[in-house]
Amino acid sequence: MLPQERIIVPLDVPDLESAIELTKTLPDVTFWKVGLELFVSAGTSILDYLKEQEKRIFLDLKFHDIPNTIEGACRSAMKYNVDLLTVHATAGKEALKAAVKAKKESNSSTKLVAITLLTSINTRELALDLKIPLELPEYTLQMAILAQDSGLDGVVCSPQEVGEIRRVCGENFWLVCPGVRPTFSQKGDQKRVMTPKEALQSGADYLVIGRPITQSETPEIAWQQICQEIAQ
Ligand SMILES: O=c1ccn([C@@H]2O[C@H](COP(=O)(O)O)[C@@H](O)[C@H]2O)c(=O)[nH]1
Repeated sequence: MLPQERIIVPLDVPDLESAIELTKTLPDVTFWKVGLELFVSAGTSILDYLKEQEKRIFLDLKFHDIPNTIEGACRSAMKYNVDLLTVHATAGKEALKAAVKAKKESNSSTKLVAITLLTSINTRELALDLKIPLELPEYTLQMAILAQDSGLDGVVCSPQEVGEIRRVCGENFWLVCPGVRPTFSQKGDQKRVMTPKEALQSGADYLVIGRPITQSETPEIAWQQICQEIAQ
């Protein structure tokens, strides 16, 4: 796989037209992420469009519900043959297993990945707001182990946790990392970040990089700069 094929760019835009325009601005992007903003607005039409363009799709709807609902939602999503699909690890073991059941029964090749802890949350918020009594790296590792024990294909985590999760969960566990910030860009609401090159060197399989590219005045140049950095 070429290094740039490890970059997933989120289509965090308000409507189908803007999404199509962005894909045309960045024709070399092979893997696009469809998240809540666009999916609520455009529905499955964006999935059909990306398939027609022979792009890979990360459907990042972050399901978090009771097992029966998660199973049905995963079954519906898998009809679109997306490459990656997210559920929250904190939905619990039964819900994660329900997602895996939906995958098996659909005979789907979609990779199911669990959110360990949103990359916008830091140590202080985990302890003081969410009242989680574990250290942040230990908590994210435990969420990854829960996902792996439940039969998921991998997790979404910050690049800062990749090394330890890789060591414990092994090579065949997909580690997908948002919270990636090239040196030229702002962190924004992301709290646990690394540069693209550091994230790959730590062992990430895929990097999700949005605003540093999509909010740039010159998205094509931002994309090329990141591709050059990780290719070196
Ligand atoms: O923990 C998570 C899970 C998902 N995301 C999503 O990734 C992108 C990141 O976009 P940037 O513009 O590069 O910050 C965004 O679509 C999030 O919904 C995440 O950031 N953290």
